Amino acid sequence: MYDVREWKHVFKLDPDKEISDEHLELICESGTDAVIVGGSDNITQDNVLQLMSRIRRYLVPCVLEVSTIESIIPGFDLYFIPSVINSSSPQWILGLHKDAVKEFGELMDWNEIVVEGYCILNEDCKAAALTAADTNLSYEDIKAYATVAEKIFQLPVFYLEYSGAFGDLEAVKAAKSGLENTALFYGGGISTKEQAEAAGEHADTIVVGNIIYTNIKAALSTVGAVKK
Ligand SMILES: CC(C)=CCC/C(C)=C/CC/C(C)=C/CC/C(C)=C/CC/C(C)=C/CC/C(C)=C/CC/C(C)=C/COP(=O)(O)OP(=O)(O)O
Ligand SMILES: O=P(O)(O)OC[C@@H](O)CO
Ligand SMILES: [Mg+2]
Repeated sequence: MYDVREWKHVFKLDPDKEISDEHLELICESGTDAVIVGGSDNITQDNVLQLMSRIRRYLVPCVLEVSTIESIIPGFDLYFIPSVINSSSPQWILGLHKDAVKEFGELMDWNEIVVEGYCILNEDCKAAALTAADTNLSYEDIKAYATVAEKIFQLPVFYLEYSGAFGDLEAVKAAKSGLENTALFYGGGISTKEQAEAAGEHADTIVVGNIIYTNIKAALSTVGAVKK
């Protein structure tokens, strides 16, 4: 079984975006700890299956980050389930999860499920708008949310999400200071090895997404920045 707390670097591939076989091979053979399949727009069973079967040519662990019930398919090593703990609507904290368990409860292998306590901080990103996230948080709030995720809800992952923009490193530090055992994931706007290194100083795992599609060389340089 995989221990996500050992992961320092992951790439996130979006099933709604095109990637050539050549670039996909570079990503999967880069030395990253895992490849996550996930996104927020037009995620369908078809495009998830297509991407999963292409990634499956390689040995890298392959994870589905579930964003809609309709796009869940079998065949991944792990399933990451976001719960947006700073959402102002219970639907995104546990409502859709209840619906999914009603539908898939019998089929679920709980050993494959990893719940991520998402704290979305970039007010301009799609996920913040979708989930009505309260992004106006002080460092004390962020630290407290991290501790709630670990000590009250006992979540294995606390995910500081700045999707699309490089975030505030003081916020990453604040989150880390509220955690003992839960892994801190940081994702958002990492597009250079320096940013990867800086985020990786405080986060246990960095997540690199969009830059894969605009500058593959820069994307690949983030792996060595945190895996030495
Ligand atoms: C048959 C079989 C294999 C069964 C498996 C069983 C299984 C895995 C069951 C699932 C159980 C379960 C509890 C599912 C949860 C269902 C669900 C829909 C939960 C809600 C998830 C959620 C809170 C979504 C909100 C959006 C969000 C936080 C998405 C995370 C990813 C994200 C932020 C991506 C960024 O997207 P991107 O497109 O890159 O955005 P940018 O434009 O900003 O770049
Ligand atoms: O796409 P970027 O901005 O790299 O963010 C990565 C990830 O946190 C998105 O969910
Ligand atoms: Mg993206």
